[in-house]
Formats: sequence, structure tokens, C-alpha cells
Amino acid sequence: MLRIAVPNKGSLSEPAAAMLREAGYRQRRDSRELVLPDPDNDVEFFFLRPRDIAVYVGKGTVDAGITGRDLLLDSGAEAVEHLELGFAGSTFRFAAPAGRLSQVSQIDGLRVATSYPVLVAEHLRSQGVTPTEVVRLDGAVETAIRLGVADVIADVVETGSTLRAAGLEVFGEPLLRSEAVLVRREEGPQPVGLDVLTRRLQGVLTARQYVLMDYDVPLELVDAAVAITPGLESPTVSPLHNREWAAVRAMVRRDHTNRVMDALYDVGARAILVTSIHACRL
Ligand SMILES: Nc1ncnc2c1ncn2[C@@H]1O[C@H](COP(=O)(O)OP(=O)(O)OP(=O)(O)O)[C@@H](O)[C@H]1O
Ligand SMILES: O=P(O)(O)OC[C@H]1O[C@H](OP(=O)(O)OP(=O)(O)O)[C@H](O)[C@@H]1O
Ligand SMILES: [Mg+2]
Repeated sequence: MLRIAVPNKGSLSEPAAAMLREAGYRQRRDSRELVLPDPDNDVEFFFLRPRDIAVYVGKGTVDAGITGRDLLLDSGAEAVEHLELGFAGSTFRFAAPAGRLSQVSQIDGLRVATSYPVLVAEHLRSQGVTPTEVVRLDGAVETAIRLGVADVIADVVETGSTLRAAGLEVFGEPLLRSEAVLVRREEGPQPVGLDVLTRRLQGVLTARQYVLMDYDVPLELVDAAVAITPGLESPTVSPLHNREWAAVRAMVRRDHTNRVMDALYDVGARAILVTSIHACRL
């Protein structure tokens, strides 16, 4: 039975559960449940703190887990990224009071507050920058400068509104781009069942990223239309009752939907229909 760690709290928790549910797995109804067997799918879920998940996976007590790339790197655990999951995207950045600092080298001799001390210390070392102190805080890191605990912070930035509200501004290049990832143990054989979990999650990613597009097009324009919708492998072209026209079905990137419909209409396609993909296995 594959043992899978899932975030029990925080920003990763709800989207991780939603993704697993879409992939056909049972998910807990009560947020106090800590373990959830799913015998029909031959897996067992363990609800753990997102920060601890890479540690459990690295030690081999669970086979795989969902966490953030930033948390994985900060953990120093013997776990590696197995699959990007496409949610909880963010950057990890240095920030200081607006207008005060412009490059990472200026952190030399300053105090940095962060919830990700390993990641930050390693990054600064790789840049040859030596802060006087890396102060580890649990959260609300943006307040550390105002309260005099640090001169600079390093934290997760999504919209930037938390930084703005604290009068702070990012500077230097991002330390990394993070998102939710499926992690597995670095060493040893691949756990039995991980391939099925991976295919199911990839199916969810594809179903979220693509739509199905159907349209009718005069036979002489099929090649021009198919060039616009090449699909993942090759689009389906079917005859219509009116023998001068064909029906085409292809997968199209969801975020390209309207642009592709405009282009198809311009080449002469009509009756263009778009449908969501509920589930898929490529
Ligand atoms: N605003 C955000 N947007 C996207 N990802 C975020 C955001 N805040 C945190 N994360 C991601 O969530 C993970 C951290 O989860 P964790 O549960 O430790 O903190 P949290 O989500 O900030 O929750 P809390 O602060 O309530 O404990 C990291 O991978 C981080 O990149
Ligand atoms: O760029 P934004 O869209 O503002 O998002 C980034 C903020 O979100 C998270 O904070 P959270 O709300 O989890 O509080 P915390 O600092 O206590 O973890 C993160 O630590 C940042 O502070
Ligand atoms: Mg937080």
C-alpha cells in the first residue's frame, strides 16, 4: 500500500486535497483526521505539516508527499522532486524598506529574518555574501524589520500585497520560483504504486490545462485548420453527412482557447465548440 503525505494545514492543504480528489482518491471530511486509508486505491494518506513532509519522505517512512519546492530545499532531507503540481506558485525574494537596498551583495553585514534559514544561508553562501545573522521566524516575517529584529527579510511572495502593506520592496534576483511538488525519496527503488499516482496526477494536470475543441471545416481547409490545432499527437478528423465538410476534434491549451477559436473562424471553420476535460490518461 503506497503511503502518501498530504499537507494538513496552510496554503497547500486545500488545493492538494482537491487535486487528489480529482485524481479519484478518497479525501478526509474532518480536518482533525490524521490518517486516512483508501483501500480501493491501495494507498494510505498521512496528514502532516507541510514543512515536515520532505523529512518523512527522506527517511522512507512515507513513500511520497506533496509539499512546496521551497520547503523541500529548506528541509535538507534526502528527498527529490518527482512531479510539479501546478498550484501554490510563488517566488522567494529578499525585501527591505522601500528604496533602501538594490542588490544582494548589500546584505553583507546585515541581519536577515526568514522562515527558510537553510535555503537563505545556502543561497547567500553561494553568492559570497555573509550576513551577521540569519534569524529564523515562524511567520509574519514582514514585521521583523519594523520590530528591529532584522534589516532584511527573505520570504514567499505571491501577489506582493503583504510586502506592500509592510512598506517593503523586493530587491535582487528571486532566490527561486516555487510551487507545490510531489516528492519521493532520493535513494533506493521506486515505491510500488508511485507510477499509478504519478499518472493520475498528470491526468489531472492535463485535464486542467487543456480543453477539447470540436469544429466543422470545408475539406479543402482541413490542413489549414489542423495546423492551428495540431493537438497533442494528431487531431481526429471525421467525415460529415455533407461530404464537402469534415469534423475535427483536438486538445487545445485552455489559456489559448479564444485565440485559437478566432484563428479557426478566420480560416473558415464553423460550429466551434469547446468542452472541458473531466479526466484523462495520456
Ligand atoms: N501566498 C502564498 N501563495 C502561494 N504559495 C504560498 C503562499 N504562502 C505560502 N505558500 C507556500 O506554502 C508553503 C508553506 O506552507 P506552510 O503551511 O508552511 O505555510 P503557509 O501556507 O504560509 O501557512 P501558515 O502561514 O498558515 O502556516 C510553501 O511551499 C510556500 O511557498
Ligand atoms: O505576496 P502575497 O500574495 O502577499 O503572499 C505572500 C505572503 O503569504 C504568506 O503569508 P501567510 O498569509 O501564510 O502568513 P505567514 O507569514 O504567517 O506565514 C507568505 O509568508 C507571505 O507573507
Ligand atoms: Mg505562511
